Amino acid sequence: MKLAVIGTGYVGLVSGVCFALKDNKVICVDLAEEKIKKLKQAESPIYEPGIEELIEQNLQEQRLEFTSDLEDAVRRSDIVILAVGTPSLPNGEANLQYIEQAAAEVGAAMNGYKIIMTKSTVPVGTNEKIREVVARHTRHAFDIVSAPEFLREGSAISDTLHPDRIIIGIDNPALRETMVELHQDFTDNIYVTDIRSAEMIKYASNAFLATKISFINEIANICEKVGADVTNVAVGMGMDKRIGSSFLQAGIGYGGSCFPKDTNALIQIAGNVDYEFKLLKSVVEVNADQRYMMISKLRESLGQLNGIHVGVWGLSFKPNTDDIREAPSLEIVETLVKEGAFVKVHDPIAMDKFREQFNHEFIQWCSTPEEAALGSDAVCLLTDWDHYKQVDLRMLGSVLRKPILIDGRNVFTEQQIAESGLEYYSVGRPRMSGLNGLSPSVAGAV
Ligand SMILES: NC(=O)C1=CN([C@@H]2O[C@H](COP(=O)(O)OP(=O)(O)OC[C@H]3O[C@@H](n4cnc5c(N)ncnc54)[C@H](O)[C@@H]3O)[C@@H](O)[C@H]2O)C=CC1
Ligand SMILES: O=C(O)[C@H]1O[C@H](OP(=O)(O)OP(=O)(O)OC[C@H]2O[C@@H](n3ccc(=O)[nH]c3=O)[C@H](O)[C@@H]2O)[C@H](O)[C@@H](O)[C@@H]1O
Repeated sequence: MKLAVIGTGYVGLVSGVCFALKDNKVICVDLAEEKIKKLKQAESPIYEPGIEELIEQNLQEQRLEFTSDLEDAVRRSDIVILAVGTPSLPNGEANLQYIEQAAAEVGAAMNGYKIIMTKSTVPVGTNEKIREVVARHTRHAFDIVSAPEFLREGSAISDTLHPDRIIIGIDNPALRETMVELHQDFTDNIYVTDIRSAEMIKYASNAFLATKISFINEIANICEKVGADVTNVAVGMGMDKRIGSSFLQAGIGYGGSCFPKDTNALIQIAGNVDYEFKLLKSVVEVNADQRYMMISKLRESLGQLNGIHVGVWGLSFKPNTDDIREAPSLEIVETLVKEGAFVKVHDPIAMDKFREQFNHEFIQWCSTPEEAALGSDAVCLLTDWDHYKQVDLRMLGSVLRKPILIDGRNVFTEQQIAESGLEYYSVGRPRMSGLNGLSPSVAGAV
């Protein structure tokens, strides 16, 4: 099939590349000329493992094009995919300015019947607005489809090629066959429903996953007070198939461009129809508090923050991405420097993006985790990159001024800590100290 993808960000680029791999002719469009220039050279403007190889392969096999000429791309396509951003407005509602603008441009460019498929995350009822906007700009016939995206950054390609399910919202039954044909190369698990339900499935799914994270974080906070270990609790809970083991990793809370934005948008969607989504409001509140746990643990271990030196490991909101949108690191590093701490940061990929958004004379940019630790009073791990799991903790103790490791993602094992000589603070696990020795863990399936 011939596809135009409007918006070549995390979603548009990955979708475009994966549709091209499945033998569709894809034209990816973006108004950012510098992105298009890079992409034409098979250079990705985002860090996503494996993406550049696939762009190159698709370009060579002439299934994929990049352009900033939206009109030409729309005219040469049968299906137009909207994948532009829907960021938060100050009140939490989704900002629909970009999607409405894109819809208007698509309408004005149309030269015949098109299917317009929305992949951006949009509040319930938005596809009806998109229909109105397109209709105002064209006299040609068209159909609207809601096809929300569920990929995760860092594993976006495999999530797209092997999704758990694909959701398609339509109001014209005649579209079912084309939509199934387009998507069945990825999975047979395709659920076709009405447009409003498809739009709601996206928000409900993200809100549910965010709820699981805030739930386990609250359990972690209680575990600390009652002497249980949240990592063991999560394993035991996850063995129940009704609960499932994913998204039960306690830590400093969720970040990223989606959970924070989409939970707030759903609260607003509910509020607009006079429904107070109390549970989701608490999920957001718990998440906001959770990142400050890092600061309280530093205070607990060092007394005061003014004048201390802190090594920070990890800036991106999760591993395997350069994305720092709503990353806990932003608030944590900013609080540290405001309190007068000197911060030595390291991230394998996201340092440039972080520096563009937040820079300060008290921040030192380090090229290795060891450099960030050297001479620091404590190290705080904020992102669970594999790089940090591989650091020799015995060496860490020898380069730190005080042997304190605060692990915001619970990545280290009891064994590693026992051998490390470090004073170890984590999220929802008993305080451990390699100096005093540990009693051996009894946890494990029989
Ligand atoms: N990032 C993620 O992991 C996921 C994002 N989503 C949703 O997908 C949507 C897109 O998200 P991202 O890809 O992260 O956004 P992004 O900000 O990375 O990319 C959006 C792109 O659209 C371009 N754009 C904006 N208006 C345009 C126009 N009129 N014509 C051409 N290009 C235009 C921008 O220049 C930008 O490159 C959002 O609604 C988001 O909630 C859904 C699932 C996963
Ligand atoms: O709508 C979106 O944009 C996407 O949002 C999330 O994907 P993403 O934000 O890329 O990454 P996740 O792996 O979900 O992680 C989100 C945040 O939750 C945190 N997290 C995740 C899992 C967990 O158990 N604990 C936890 O704290 C991560 O550290 C990260 O900060 C969803 O998982 C995707 O299905 C969805 O498409």
